[in-house]
Amino acid sequence: MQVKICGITDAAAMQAAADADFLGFVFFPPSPRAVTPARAAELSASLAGGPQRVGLFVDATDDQLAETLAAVPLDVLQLHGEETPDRCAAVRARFGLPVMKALGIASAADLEGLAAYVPHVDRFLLDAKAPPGAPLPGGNAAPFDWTLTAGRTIPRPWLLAGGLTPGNVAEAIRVAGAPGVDVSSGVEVSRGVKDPDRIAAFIAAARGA
Ligand SMILES: O=C(O)c1ccccc1NCC(=O)[C@H](O)[C@H](O)COP(=O)(O)O
Repeated sequence: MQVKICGITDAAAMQAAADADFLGFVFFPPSPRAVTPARAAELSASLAGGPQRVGLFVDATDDQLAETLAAVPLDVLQLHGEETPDRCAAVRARFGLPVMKALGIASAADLEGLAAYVPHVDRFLLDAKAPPGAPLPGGNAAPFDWTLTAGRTIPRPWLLAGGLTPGNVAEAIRVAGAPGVDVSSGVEVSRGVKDPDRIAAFIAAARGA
């Protein structure tokens, strides 16, 4: 079971998430979880081995990606905007890093849309679609219907995301058949502020599922 804790902004959260497989840094300035590349580098400096560092971008330009990577070493690029399969291919080729494509899922038809991405991405993050009027494309504490992925073969490694908490993650894994999970809001005390105890509880609940 792979676990990603997304939207890390402080050292206490970094420490609590040290047992996770992936840590996400949000490089999208409108987010309350956004960090500068310099801040992500500072936080990352305390990581010796351990989780892979994921940079989350929303329709980023090559310049933004290059400037970020010049400041902070990242292991995975999470593309969480409207990036097309061709754009994913171009990012992967130019920057030489694994690409995790986030896609909003609300129906079986949305899952059919994964096929076009398969040759160009290394992993999927299946999230809820942003609710109408939401200011962010992700990190909205919104779940999708977990039965949509039940019994389906998703043609790449994938993480289930959207509205997960320490209390519901085991059930979500069971229903969705997910090999990994991602969380942001569900381990926060207030929007953008992570709670180390909830991070630890989430990792334990996911691993125990
Ligand atoms: O978390 C953000 O602020 C964010 C901003 C813009 C695009 C994506 C964002 N988060 C994406 C994630 O990876 C979240 O962990 C995922 O959407 C689940 O979020 P939540 O429902 O809050 O656990």
